[in-house]
Amino acid sequence: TDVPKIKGLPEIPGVPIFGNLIQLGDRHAKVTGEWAKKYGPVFQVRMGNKRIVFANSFESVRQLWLKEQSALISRPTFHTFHSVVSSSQGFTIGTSPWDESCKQRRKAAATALNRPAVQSYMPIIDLESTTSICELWSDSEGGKTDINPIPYFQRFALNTSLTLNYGIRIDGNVQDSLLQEIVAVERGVSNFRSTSNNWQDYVPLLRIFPKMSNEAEDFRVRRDKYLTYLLNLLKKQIADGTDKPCITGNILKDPEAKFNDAEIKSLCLTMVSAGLDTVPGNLVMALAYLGGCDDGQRIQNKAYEEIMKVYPHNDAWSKCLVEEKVPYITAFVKEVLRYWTVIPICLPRKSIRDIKWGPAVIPAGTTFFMNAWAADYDAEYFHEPEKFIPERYLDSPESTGTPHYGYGAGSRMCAGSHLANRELYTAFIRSITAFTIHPPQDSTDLPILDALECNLIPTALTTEPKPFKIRFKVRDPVLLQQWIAESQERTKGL
Ligand code: HEM
Repeated sequence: TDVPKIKGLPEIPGVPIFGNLIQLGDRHAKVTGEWAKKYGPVFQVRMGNKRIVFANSFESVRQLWLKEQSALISRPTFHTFHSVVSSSQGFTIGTSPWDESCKQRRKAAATALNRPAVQSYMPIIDLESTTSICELWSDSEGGKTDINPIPYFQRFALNTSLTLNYGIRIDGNVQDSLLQEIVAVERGVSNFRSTSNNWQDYVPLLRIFPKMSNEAEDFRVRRDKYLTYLLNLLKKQIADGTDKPCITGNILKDPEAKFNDAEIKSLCLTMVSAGLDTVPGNLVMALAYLGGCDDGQRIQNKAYEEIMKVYPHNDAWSKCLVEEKVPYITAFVKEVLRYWTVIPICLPRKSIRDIKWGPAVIPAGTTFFMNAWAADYDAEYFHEPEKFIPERYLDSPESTGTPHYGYGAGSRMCAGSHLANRELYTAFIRSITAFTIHPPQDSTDLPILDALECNLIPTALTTEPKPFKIRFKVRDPVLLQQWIAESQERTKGL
């Protein structure tokens, strides 16, 4: 293995060459969560020739990812993602090992995504949530047609990111070919990034079978095409003086900017891909819960009541852009992020210094995996973790400190969490005030709600909800029409 056996740290017995890969199968979060009951929350496994330290409880993640955050600041590299998929566009920030370039890129992204910056992006969220809800309303045909909400919220997330980054949005409907191409390719690439999907990353001998590498190469070529198209379009707009303010435009126009071409591409890639699966995954599973089970009806009623308490004059639709004043919806967002932990095995880390763990010294250069799903379902920390209870974030001990590990934790925690929180909050306020959400007419369309079982590809990096349908019935068509018209008026210059 890359790192020799770590003395004093429980090790899961495995087999030669593959180590524990076969036992882990396609259910890494579930299997390691089970092992933790027998071996304790932190243990070492062998995945082919890599030794990995897994943390599985809320407290152990806090100890390692937060208390040791300066030691756990780097990311490992993997053959498929780093050598094949990323060979032409560079790595995203989330897949870059820690060095001066990564530090500068993370700093630029963090500045562009900090609280005040995100507040200035609210017009984009206004436009995109209105567009998606409007189309969803029209396609629902007055509540007669059941809807799969996934594409509407993929467009919401993608257009928000594209406008922020390039000042460009996809104008078409949810069938738009560029939208579908980006969604399909980023989804494919995300599978090559997964720590549980690519045995050739761990067992080099498997690289002699070209299938995976060919597929990865195909996605790389398709990705290059739209990234080059978007960047060139922005450059042309800058040359013509028709560009809109955006993150990459600011960098390209700044004579002091310290980024080279590869770094600019890395920033663009990060912005396009980071929110594309994660934001819709959370949004869509929350809607699935609201419409797809009895408890969802209770939560919708409660959420609507709480919104109306704060906004009795029907102005939640516009007020949610400037303030976050409905504590129940803020708590609901946190519970959604915990319950569906859409990156169940968080993005991997690599230590840059030795870390002491009980009697063990885990050497610098070791790869660490956080089982964020298991930590977020840790019964020693969360009361009834398998239940969806937004109230846990209102008035219980769970409401203080780190709420969940949906965004990871520590030095490389999600840099887009403010933006994502605002996207989720706005979309929920608007969906809940616009519609009541119901089960589908055909029970075979009912969503699967379990956080792991709902995933179409169990080995994917990010949860991809299995397709389902629910019914959206408008609460008050006149009011909704008015809100939409006001939003369209506010955002017509965008
Ligand atoms: C609900 C939506 C989102 C979820 C659940 C999510 C989750 C995550 C997670 C788990 C990580 C790894 C953190 C770690 O290693 O501790 C991460 C990293 C990152 N995320 Fe997000 N994310 C979301 C949305 C976004 C958005 C919208 C953006 C920006 C447009 C973004 C930008 C980033 C960046 C730049 C990193 C890499 C940080 C680094 O490696 O230093 N994320 N995200």
